[in-house]
Amino acid sequence: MAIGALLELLCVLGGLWLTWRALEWACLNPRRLGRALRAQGLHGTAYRFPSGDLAEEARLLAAERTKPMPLSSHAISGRVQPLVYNTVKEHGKISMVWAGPTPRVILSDPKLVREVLSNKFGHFRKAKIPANLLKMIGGGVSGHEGEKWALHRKIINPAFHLEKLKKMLPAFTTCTSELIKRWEDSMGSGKAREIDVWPELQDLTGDAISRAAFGSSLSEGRRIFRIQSEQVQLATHMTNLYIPGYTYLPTKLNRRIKANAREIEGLLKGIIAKKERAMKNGHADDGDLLDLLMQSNIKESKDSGSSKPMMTMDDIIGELKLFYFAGMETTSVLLTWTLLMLSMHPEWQDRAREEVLRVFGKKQSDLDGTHQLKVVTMVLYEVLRLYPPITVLERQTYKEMELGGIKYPPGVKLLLPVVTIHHDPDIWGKDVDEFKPERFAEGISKASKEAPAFFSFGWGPRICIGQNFALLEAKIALSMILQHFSFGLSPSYTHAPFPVSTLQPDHGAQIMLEKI
Ligand code: HEM
Repeated sequence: MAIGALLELLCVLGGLWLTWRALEWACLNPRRLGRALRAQGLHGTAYRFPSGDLAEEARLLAAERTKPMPLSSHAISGRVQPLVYNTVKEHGKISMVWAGPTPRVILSDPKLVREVLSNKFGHFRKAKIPANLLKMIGGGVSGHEGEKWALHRKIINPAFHLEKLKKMLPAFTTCTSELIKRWEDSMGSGKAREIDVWPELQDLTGDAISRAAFGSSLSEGRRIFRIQSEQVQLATHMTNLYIPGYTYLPTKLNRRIKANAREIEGLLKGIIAKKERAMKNGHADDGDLLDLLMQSNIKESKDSGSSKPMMTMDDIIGELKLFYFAGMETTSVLLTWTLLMLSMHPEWQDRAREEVLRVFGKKQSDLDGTHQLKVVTMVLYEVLRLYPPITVLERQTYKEMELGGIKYPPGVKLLLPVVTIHHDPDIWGKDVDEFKPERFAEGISKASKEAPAFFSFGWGPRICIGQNFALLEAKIALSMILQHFSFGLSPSYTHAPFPVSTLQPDHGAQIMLEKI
């Protein structure tokens, strides 16, 4: 009986899936789209039913994942973006692959990437994140388009201004002090110890964003972000199942996701209500991101003559969830790759430490001092170039438009492969795969031949809102670590960069730390 019901359910799901594919195919008509692009000289793979190149992409990635990589090699684009890498090699920098019935055009020419991301005439949109996923991880400003996006971005921007970030500095220094104390305690009386720094740095950036976002409501903030982190894992698990309509089934996974979402919303509503009461009673604080967001929201409403706040409670909740999702993992992998690179290149570790000690001595870092950190900044940019946390950006045409001499019909996905561009010798020179922070000595725009070609934080109006936040946090954490420890690669470290949601070290980041 139970098996019969299960088979019936599988048949229904199979039927739904086939209907969905047929509808998608009929609306997009992949052969027509492919013909239109090929007729204009664009080449690439042919459309394969039903998944396009997605299965091939997964197969290539899985094969690359098992290959050992030399410790000193930074030539990662073939490993991290194998489908793009092979297609560009065979068909050129502007070529075509498929996601199901949708053509994906690879643009690995920085000039075209800047043109797309600048989106001067509003021809491009971000790829749509499924609504259920948005609800879980919080789409916030990154999930909106047009006027709604512009309004949200205007309200959020002030919270990330440099002078506001000054107030968040104690969040960064406190969290890093706690991390350093933990590492020192774990060493006991010994001088050196192996530590997998990646989970440690995830805790650091998770805690830093909790403190910076919620300040006085830290304990609830930590609880929220802990659940949010579980949501991200559950969401990844759910998307990997590839079952249409899965979210509506009363499975254990779905029940857990819904219970988590309810708990987060309850906690957030409580904090927001408390802040609103404090603001009404004239006790407004402007120390944390949530305060700044709420004040900016009220100011925007006053300026536009509206009696109601421009962003609703749900909007604010969405933004806060997004800050965690967008800011925690990216900054932790940046710091992780930086410690690994400085372990592989001790001469740069020495130069960075000399600079930190010259600027701060053994004292705690401050905002003015971080502006003087030239070597540290060059190191961070070079790490972001070689190991960009976000390896690819995507846009979609939604009306016919011309780009680089080719007319794109609506519904074409554009792949902007950050890793491949960052490892292109035509753009960066023959030494492209070497760790050479000195290429950033005169800033980002002078680092490449074709300027600028650095897209780790995106480009144009939708450039990362949190880049100052992330760089400040990374500078403070790195300075304090350099003040207290010297470090090198542990023999148990395996060099295996792998793209999950961000570019991660597949087997951890084991380094030998030594107290100074
Ligand atoms: C090293 C750290 C980080 C990296 C590499 C990074 C990278 C990026 C990139 C590439 C984009 C553009 C995506 C696109 O155009 O499709 C982006 C957008 C965004 N980032 Fe970051 N990010 C980092 C840290 C942060 C932090 C700390 C926050 C917030 C606390 C944050 C919040 C956002 C938001 C809200 C957007 C969406 C902006 C919009 O759509 O207007 N990011 N980030």
